[in-house]
Amino acid sequence: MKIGVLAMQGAYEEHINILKSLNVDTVEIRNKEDLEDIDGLVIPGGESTTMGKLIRNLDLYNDLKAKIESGLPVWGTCAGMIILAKSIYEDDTKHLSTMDIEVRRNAYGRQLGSFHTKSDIKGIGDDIHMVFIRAPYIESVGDKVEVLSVVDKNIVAAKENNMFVTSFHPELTDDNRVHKYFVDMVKTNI
Ligand SMILES: NC(=O)CC[C@H](N)C(=O)O
Repeated sequence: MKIGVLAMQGAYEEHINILKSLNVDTVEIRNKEDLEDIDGLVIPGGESTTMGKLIRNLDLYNDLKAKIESGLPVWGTCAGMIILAKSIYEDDTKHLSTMDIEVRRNAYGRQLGSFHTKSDIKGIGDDIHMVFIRAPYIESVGDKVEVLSVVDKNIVAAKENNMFVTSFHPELTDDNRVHKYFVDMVKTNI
């Protein structure tokens, strides 16, 4: 089993380190060839506008979208969630646009928008350490989307078939339960 981590920008090394600690083979995705034999993909946090441009400029857009649409398990954290969303609140920008959610960027404010808390995620556990950094949250979800976590009335984790998203950054904590959950998602899909 091999999990690719989109490695253009943002917090990708932290994901790789946690996946390695779980004995998972990883590959840094920087071009089309890197996508060839992956069983799962992480799209990390960072800055979604920049990441979206890099995906197109490095000619990864079509292959990434096709793989996700044909069932590749994918996990988007923070900016990664924005990259997967079909709709961005009050913004016409479209990135991979595969998951039926509307997200609000910088939803907690730009300057003071970073905080952490502990809350539960359905199917994963209770008291999970959640770090939010200029994070988005999910405004609304389509019929096929399962809401997995709500913090202060805002949706911060969800799943639609092979697509899993979190507003927060589990790779910046010592709690590896969310990574284990995604690894299981990938395993059951092989
Ligand atoms: N930590 C993050 O990934 C922040 C996301 C960033 N605010 C964006 O809109 O792209």
